[in-house]
Amino acid sequence: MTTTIPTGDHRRLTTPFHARTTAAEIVDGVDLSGRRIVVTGGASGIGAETVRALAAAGAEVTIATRDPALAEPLLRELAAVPGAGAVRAAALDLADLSSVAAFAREWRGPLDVLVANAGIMALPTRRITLEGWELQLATNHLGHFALATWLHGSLREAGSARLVVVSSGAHLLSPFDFDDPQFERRPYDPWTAYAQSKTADVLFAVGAGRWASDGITANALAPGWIHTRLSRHLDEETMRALGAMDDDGNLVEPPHYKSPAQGAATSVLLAASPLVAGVTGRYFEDNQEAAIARGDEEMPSGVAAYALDPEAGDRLWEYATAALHDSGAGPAR
Ligand SMILES: NC(=O)c1ccc[n+]([C@@H]2O[C@H](COP(=O)([O-])OP(=O)(O)OC[C@H]3O[C@@H](n4cnc5c(N)ncnc54)[C@H](O)[C@@H]3O)[C@@H](O)[C@H]2O)c1
Repeated sequence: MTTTIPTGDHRRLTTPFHARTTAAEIVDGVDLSGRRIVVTGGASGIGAETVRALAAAGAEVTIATRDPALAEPLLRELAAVPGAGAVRAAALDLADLSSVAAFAREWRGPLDVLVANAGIMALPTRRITLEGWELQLATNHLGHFALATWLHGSLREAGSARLVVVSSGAHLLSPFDFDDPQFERRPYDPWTAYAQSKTADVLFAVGAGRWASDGITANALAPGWIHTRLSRHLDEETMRALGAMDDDGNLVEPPHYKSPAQGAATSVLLAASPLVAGVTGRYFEDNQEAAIARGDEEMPSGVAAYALDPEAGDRLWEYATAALHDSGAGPAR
């Protein structure tokens, strides 16, 4: 049975894992053969580590990536892993709805897990898609919303599918601004745009509670801090302020940073662990369900109550549905 949990006023779900558990350790002993999984942005960073662990446990994985050629080394690597499931790459540009529609149109049969992992962070200037959507919101949320919506039939067909949404602790920096989500009236701010899109990621998992009757569960997560290409838009001053770069411009790893394999663990937990079967509408970090953020921690952690608000989840769902409708795009099967 699945349940939607409103604002964290339930007993938090705990697991035997810890912040440094790797993605492979999460699925140690779990047989995923026969499971069909899509990982967006699966050719690099946290996504690639998510693919490695899920495929090694036997799952059939599709790496959804803008440039499938970039996934070639990972495909070759996994083809040589004994017992790994079949892995392929398919083109998907989340900021281009015709590409999302084509991906959904070409998908055949059930889909057991969709890991909405791809993302961009802190674009210095406001950029928009063909639909006029601000690029971080388009990539991090609206593109994934379109993908999940257009694959809903395949998720339902799987019987007990999981939607896993990779959010960020940065969601604590901003609620979703329903009055001006596209920064048309307020000044554009790179971090506010990122934070809002990551709040949208959590609200997406909350709003997806409506799919529980189809056996579909949805949860969001923060992977932690990991050196990846995500920080490519940050200048050196910001990197130094984050403690992630020394005075000579070399990357450094502060103690709270994780390896990519550790960063992918919570995605893999939510995608594949039997420990979270039937759990929906919640937010995890460090392989545990997060507490509501108090806001006075030195290192921000936990989940904002506004991100778990079921009314906001419904409102965002309506907003995204209308945005998609107005775009006129769709897979036209
Ligand atoms: N690295 C961190 O410290 C950190 C912290 C919190 C959250 N996250 C989240 O983790 C997720 C993965 O990021 P990462 O750190 O592995 O960075 P990354 O840059 O290595 O991976 C992001 C992936 O998304 C893909 N992508 C970007 N735009 C796309 C588009 N329009 N269509 C399809 N794919 C697109 C990129 O090609 C890349 O493969 C992101 O959602 C990010 O917000 C990362």
